[in-house]
Amino acid sequence: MHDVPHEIITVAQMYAADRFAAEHGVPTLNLMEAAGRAVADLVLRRKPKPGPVVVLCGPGNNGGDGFVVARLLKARGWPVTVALLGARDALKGDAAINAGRWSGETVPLSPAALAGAELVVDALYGAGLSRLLEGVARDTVMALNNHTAQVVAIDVPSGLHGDLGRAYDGLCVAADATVTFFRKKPAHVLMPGRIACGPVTLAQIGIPDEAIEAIKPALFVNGKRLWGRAYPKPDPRAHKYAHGHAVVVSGPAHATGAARLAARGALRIGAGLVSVASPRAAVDVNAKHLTAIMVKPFDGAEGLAQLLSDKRYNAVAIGPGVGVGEATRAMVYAVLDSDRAAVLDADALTSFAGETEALFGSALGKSVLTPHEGEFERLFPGLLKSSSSRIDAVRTAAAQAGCVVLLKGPDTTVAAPDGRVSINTNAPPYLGTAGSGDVLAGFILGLLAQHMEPFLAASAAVWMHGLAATQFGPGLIAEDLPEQVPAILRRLYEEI
Ligand SMILES: NC(=O)C1=CN([C@@H]2O[C@H](COP(=O)(O)OP(=O)(O)OC[C@H]3O[C@@H](n4cnc5c(N)ncnc54)[C@H](OP(=O)(O)O)[C@@H]3O)[C@@H](O)[C@H]2O)[C@@H](O)CC1
Ligand SMILES: Nc1ncnc2c1ncn2[C@@H]1O[C@H](COP(=O)(O)OP(=O)(O)O)[C@@H](O)[C@H]1O
Ligand SMILES: [K+]
Repeated sequence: MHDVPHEIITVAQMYAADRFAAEHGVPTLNLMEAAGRAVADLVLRRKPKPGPVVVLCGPGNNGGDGFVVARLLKARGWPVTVALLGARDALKGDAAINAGRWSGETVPLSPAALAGAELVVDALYGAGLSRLLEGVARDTVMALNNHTAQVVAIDVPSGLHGDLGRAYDGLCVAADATVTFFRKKPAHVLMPGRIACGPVTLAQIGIPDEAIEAIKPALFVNGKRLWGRAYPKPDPRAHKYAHGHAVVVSGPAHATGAARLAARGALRIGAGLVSVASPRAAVDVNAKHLTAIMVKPFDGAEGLAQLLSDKRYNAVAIGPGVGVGEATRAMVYAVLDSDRAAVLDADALTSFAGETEALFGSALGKSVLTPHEGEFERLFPGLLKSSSSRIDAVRTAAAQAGCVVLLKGPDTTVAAPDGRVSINTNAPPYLGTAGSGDVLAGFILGLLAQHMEPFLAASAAVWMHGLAATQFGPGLIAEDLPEQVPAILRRLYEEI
């Protein structure tokens, strides 16, 4: 389980890792050689039969890596041309050294340089490019994106900003594969960068792992490495109450399905007991559809508070199907006053649009807020737009709310108030189906009930949710998600 590092480093941290290596006796020229070799290896794996290759080399160290790739492929007998941006004698340091070691054909960068290429190595710019592509680099990238050659990008597709996960004006190389070094950067996991990268290969090039301890990244690819150790495992001594008693608050009689989806998710993911707290008028319909899950009648916020006074209920989810307005706000306060671990989703969030001050002022510490982008905008107006990236936006939101915030989407981002952030990459597009968010709320609830801390519970639930959808495949509807959990758990217990 511990093979692929899960830390994500920013561009500034990448330069810090470089410096750390240099200070610990690893020459940067060796790093560049190893980087180039890793890229050449990937090229050979993707295209075992030699064919015309064009390496687009930029003015910095990314271009330096490109010269290494060109040399290594040429040494294997491949026909290689370097298309260089700028003058060769303008190159500096390690890049200049590797340009000096290149004895093959070099032409000026231009769209015409792509003619006849079967594979293009993109070594124009790395993750640090902090402006848009201009001039001949821009023209060449536009031509490349309409070319039939497969494209392998070094570090990031050129034009994509490593921290932001997008290009300044939307234009960057569309790669078929990307090789990056030491650790992934945000651009490899955030949308739309993740699509521009294609599959990302992470290569270790000699930067000592201790650099990570010095850098202390707070950003992680969501996966077992992040939360596996904290994941609840079967304990032969435990009884059902040891696995927690989760409660999902149901909506009125005409809107009960969402709560049942969440409840089923919580039960499948291992909560010992699950109850649907149901308004009395909805008890019949809930009871008709539930078996292992219990139904607990209540009326209004006071009734909910009374119900939750039973200390055995240790985690509560509210929001799916409950309706927007004052009655829901009152129930949310009842949940928060009960001091239980809580998931606030859907209508429980929208009910506080324009009234977040009171919500953020209450005891949210044990809660997880699970907005999609629309709900996020209602709770944190303008924050997504004004933040440099989704990571910054969700981190700020978590600090503001004082609890874990999970922003849903193809790159679901979970942030804790202490600054930790996870980004999920395993969710398929067919998760965008009615009710799948309700099941996610249930998964989080079930893990909270099993005493997992909110940031890790939310991250683990998102990963399980993505895997459940992938495993089921196309045609997925929300009801299918909980039923995938047993097979996932069987494998997970063996791996963690
Ligand atoms: N530890 C690792 O991961 C290792 C990483 N390595 C590699 O190094 C790469 C990073 O190299 P890097 O720092 O030289 O950056 P890179 O993009 O090649 O070019 C910089 C050039 O871009 C320009 N320029 C950019 N922004 C600008 C701005 N705002 N304002 C003005 N100009 C700006 C400017 O040139 P100009 O356009 O002005 O001519 C500048 O010279 C990394 O991606 C990886 O491939 C490996 O070799 C080994 C270990
Ligand atoms: N294109 C996509 N790729 C991956 N996951 C997606 C995509 N679109 C939506 N999802 C996921 O589907 C779920 C939808 O949740 P939500 O918007 O709350 O819907 P609902 O309220 O119908 O349950 C979220 O987990 C979200 O991350
Ligand atoms: K590049």
